[in-house]
Amino acid sequence: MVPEEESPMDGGRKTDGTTREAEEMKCFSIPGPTVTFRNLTYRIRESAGPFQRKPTEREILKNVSGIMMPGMNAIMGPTGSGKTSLLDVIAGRKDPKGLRSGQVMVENAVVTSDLRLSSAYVVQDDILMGTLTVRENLAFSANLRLSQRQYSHMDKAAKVNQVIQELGLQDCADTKIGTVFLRGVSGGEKKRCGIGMELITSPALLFLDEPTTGLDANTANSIIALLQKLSRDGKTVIFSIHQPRYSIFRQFDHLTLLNQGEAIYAGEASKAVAYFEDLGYKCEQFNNPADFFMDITQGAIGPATDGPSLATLTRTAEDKNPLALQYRRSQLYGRTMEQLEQLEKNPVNRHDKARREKPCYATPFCYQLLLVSKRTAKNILRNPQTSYAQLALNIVFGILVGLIYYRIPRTLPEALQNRIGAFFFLVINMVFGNLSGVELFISERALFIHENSGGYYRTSVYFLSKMVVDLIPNRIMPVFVFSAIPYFMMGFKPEPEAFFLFCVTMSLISLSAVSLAFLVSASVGSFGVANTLIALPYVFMMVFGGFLVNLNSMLSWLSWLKWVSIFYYGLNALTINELTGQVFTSNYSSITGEMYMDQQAIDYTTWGFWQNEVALFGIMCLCMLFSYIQLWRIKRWK
Ligand SMILES: Nc1ncnc2c1ncn2[C@@H]1O[C@H](COP(=O)(O)OP(=O)(O)OP(=O)(O)O)[C@@H](O)[C@H]1O
Repeated sequence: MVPEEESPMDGGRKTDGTTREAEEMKCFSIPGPTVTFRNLTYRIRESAGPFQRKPTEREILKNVSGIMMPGMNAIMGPTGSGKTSLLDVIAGRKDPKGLRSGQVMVENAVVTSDLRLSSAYVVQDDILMGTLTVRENLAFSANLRLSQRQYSHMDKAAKVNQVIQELGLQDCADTKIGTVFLRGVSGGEKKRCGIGMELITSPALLFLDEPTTGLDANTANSIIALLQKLSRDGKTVIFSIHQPRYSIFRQFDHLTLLNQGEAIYAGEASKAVAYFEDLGYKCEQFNNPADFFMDITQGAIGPATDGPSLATLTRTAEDKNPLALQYRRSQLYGRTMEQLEQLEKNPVNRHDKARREKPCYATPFCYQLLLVSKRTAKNILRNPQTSYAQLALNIVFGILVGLIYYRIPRTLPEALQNRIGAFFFLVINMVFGNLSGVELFISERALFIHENSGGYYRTSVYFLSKMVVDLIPNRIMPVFVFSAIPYFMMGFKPEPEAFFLFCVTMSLISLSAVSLAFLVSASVGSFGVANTLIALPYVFMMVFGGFLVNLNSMLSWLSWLKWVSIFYYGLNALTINELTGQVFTSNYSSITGEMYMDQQAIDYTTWGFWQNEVALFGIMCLCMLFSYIQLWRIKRWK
């Protein structure tokens, strides 16, 4: 038995002297919760276009009520009937703003978004890290979602092996999931791995959105058989399903049938055919009940003329959804409502204390950061195209700039013209070379939302791991390569201090440009929009950098834009670093670097130089901070 103070969601808690098998038995013996919902009405807002002032509202769930107990609870209905929406509302994953009436309760406690941390949800599209193997993905879930205090590394590895065995994934355990560039496991194996990611925590309450969609009959059967096994161990399994074959349908305990967002049946699955036959519909011998229900909802078959309830149906034919009205008038509905009232009146049961405790992450911040960073690094190493492209781009451009401005002379006018031109070229390359930064949060957006909502890790952990693991190999290391090649080819100041400050400036230009790209990446969900949004500020910054137009002669109300230009600070810092202390000569005269900078109103004092670096650093910090805020604000609701 489970000690009273233990949370039912703490499946698998270790006690001294128990064997692993006994421990698993114990975790499976934890009964799943009863989920109740009453009069759920959910509306979505639909904007009809830019010229329509008020968005229209559409009801996608209308007064849906039900009781789902431990066992196999199926939600069925034709496409667009609201199956996924009902599942999401019950699982606390749908935006609560749309819920116009009703509430969902799990063991008498009102469901909030916290349910996401204490239940498991298998999404319809398999969201997995494609460059990792099945085992590595499962281990990632186990390591982050099983408490370190209760599970040793060995226990977690054993748990992963157990899930692999249970899901029949032995043959592909060490095969990568696959990406667009890499052929990986099959669709069925991917789906089973997705389910395994959730089963790792031995959840007492499991939600699945269309777990058999896109699978062949045998794989679908084996997945449903697995869910049935879990439900027989006492778990509450709730899933949406479209039109299952009979061998699958007969494994359902409870069926909620939806049509146009309304329940037309909610009760024992085995009694559903009889219910509709009572209404006068005839299910042919050997017909699959699931097909029979679909035919009824889509009007492919009508009630027989001698059906006992025909009179009622005819009376309600004016109603848009007579089957729903019929169901609300049925004894079955009355009994469900009575049962709901009874359950809601019941005193708090023994699990409530633990369930009402606010669920939290299973692992501490630093451990999460280590694991997520490791995975990000592994992903980069196994999918190194971006890093190679970044490095290659820097080497090619480095050599190109070096060749174009090879050994810049100290004689005027080339000395100044070529130096300033080279700085502009270098800054352009540093800024526009970071356009690929917009990909960072967009490419993994679905994965981040899924894992973050599922309680794998904190938003800050994901953000920091991305910053550390992306910035060092992709943004900082290539800068040093890019800085070293042209610096010596062009014959800039040979002093080590000047070279060091040149590298620092180039790094800061690159980092501030990439952090702006990260901000855009965290703010929008599509590459197209992101590319447009990032190109705009980059081009504006270039114009206000001081090279293409003399900022002193510009309209004063416009020239302030230089203060937010990475080009402005970058060009100034590079110019001060290179020209200070230099003398350039022509046939008849000579000019010092300082004279040129005075002419350009560039402050070449020590602070004058460092204020440019501080400004670049400030732009970087601000953009990073805003990208974190944007990442944190990403809508997790479905
Ligand atoms: N967030 C949303 N924004 C706009 N429309 C939505 C949203 N969520 C659901 N809908 C709409 O609600 C209706 C029901 O959608 P839902 O996905 O629940 O249906 P379903 O029965 O699961 O369909 P399918 O079997 O095709 O997946 C659809 O018309 C869908 O477009």
